[in-house]
Amino acid sequence: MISVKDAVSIVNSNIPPSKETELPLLEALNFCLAKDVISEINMPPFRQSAMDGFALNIHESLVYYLIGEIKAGDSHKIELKSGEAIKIFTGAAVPDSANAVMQIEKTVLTNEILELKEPILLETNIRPLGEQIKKNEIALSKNNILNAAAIGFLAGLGITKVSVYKKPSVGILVTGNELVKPRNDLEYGKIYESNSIMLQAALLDSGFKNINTYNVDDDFLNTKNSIEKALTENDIILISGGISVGDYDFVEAALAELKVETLFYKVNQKPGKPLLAGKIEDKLIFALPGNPAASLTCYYIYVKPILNQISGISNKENAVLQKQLSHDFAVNNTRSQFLKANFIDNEISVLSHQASSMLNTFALSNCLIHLPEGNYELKKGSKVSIYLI
Ligand SMILES: Nc1nc2c(c(=O)[nH]1)N[C@H]1C(S)=C(S)[C@@H](COP(=O)(O)OP(=O)(O)OC[C@H]3O[C@@H](n4cnc5c(N)ncnc54)[C@H](O)[C@@H]3O)O[C@H]1N2
Ligand code: MOO
Repeated sequence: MISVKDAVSIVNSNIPPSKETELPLLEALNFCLAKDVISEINMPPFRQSAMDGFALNIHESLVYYLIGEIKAGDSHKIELKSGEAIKIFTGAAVPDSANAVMQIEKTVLTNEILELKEPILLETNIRPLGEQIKKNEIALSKNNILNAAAIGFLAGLGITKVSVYKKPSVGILVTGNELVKPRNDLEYGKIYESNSIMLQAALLDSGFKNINTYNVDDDFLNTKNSIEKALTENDIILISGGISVGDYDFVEAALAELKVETLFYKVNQKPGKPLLAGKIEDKLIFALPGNPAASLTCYYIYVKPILNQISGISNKENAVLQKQLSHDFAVNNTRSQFLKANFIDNEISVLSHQASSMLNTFALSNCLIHLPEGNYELKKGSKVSIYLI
């Protein structure tokens, strides 16, 4: 059995290479840029009025002569002589000969005579050409994640496609004779299958949408054939259940028969002890324990960071934080523990129902505490390592 630290570092040194792809801009939401994006235009592309008002060719007097109007989108060019003004609207192109825009509230217009209520400085209310970004500058650099603002920014530069890192496809293979699909009656001895939908939800929540699911009975050949199929159809495989030492746990043997290299099997952690990580060519396989809380914990600690890294996304948000406990807590375990907990008002509270079969308090938690194994007492205020989830 290896330590959590060693297990994480083994997985980290076996990350499959990232691949690039070009996507239409909207489809690239939440993807990570694989190349710098260069702006092909100045933004704004012309000197732009920031106010509804009057563009002026400034002279010494506060009185100007009005010669016309420019609306947003108008492309005709007008020449203003010194002392002339033109009505202008927010977003409209300011004539080259105008050197300030006075907002409408600070003027009085009588027929064609415009009087400013106060003097105005040069370039007031004019957005300079290329103020936000200039032609041929980097708009967004490689490794930035495209959020809604980034999509809007690039769209504003006329960009319709971007090079991003591919997000891996994930196969979820669920094992167990006891599992029944929702909407069916529960016979004695059966339970509703919930790991596949839970893992799909976790993947979707982390931005991984390319998911295939497979169900197998506790049968060696079935397990082997389904893993083989899942390997041809996905980049990463998550297997739920069948990885412990029971007579009907066939996952380890099936992986061995498929020549999957075992990176590690069994980790000194609770929940999730029987976790297995394997590799074949550039595909990673995680055999997650069937107990639902164990499966999800292993997803957050091992799988999600790897999926992010393959997708070019750094795991800053997955970093371990040190936070104080809001209460005393007694530790009594031979395995290091991941505990369902809540991080509220900068303090951590351990939740009840920690068993690896239970999701009821996991559903309410926003972090996992990682505690070293041993018998010891943590006092209120003690610092503990947490992973935000
Ligand atoms: N003799 C030993 N027995 C067990 C050990 C051990 O070291 N020696 N380890 C225990 C630990 S720890 C864990 S964790 C489990 C892991 O077992 P498996 O990964 O083989 O999982 P299963 O036996 O298939 O299922 C465990 C548990 O979870 C329920 N389950 C499974 N799949 C689903 C699903 N898709 N949706 C909802 N619930 C699921 C299943 O019914 C079982 O109750 O092994 C211990 N045993
Ligand atoms: O490792 Mo298991 O997840 O404790 O029940």
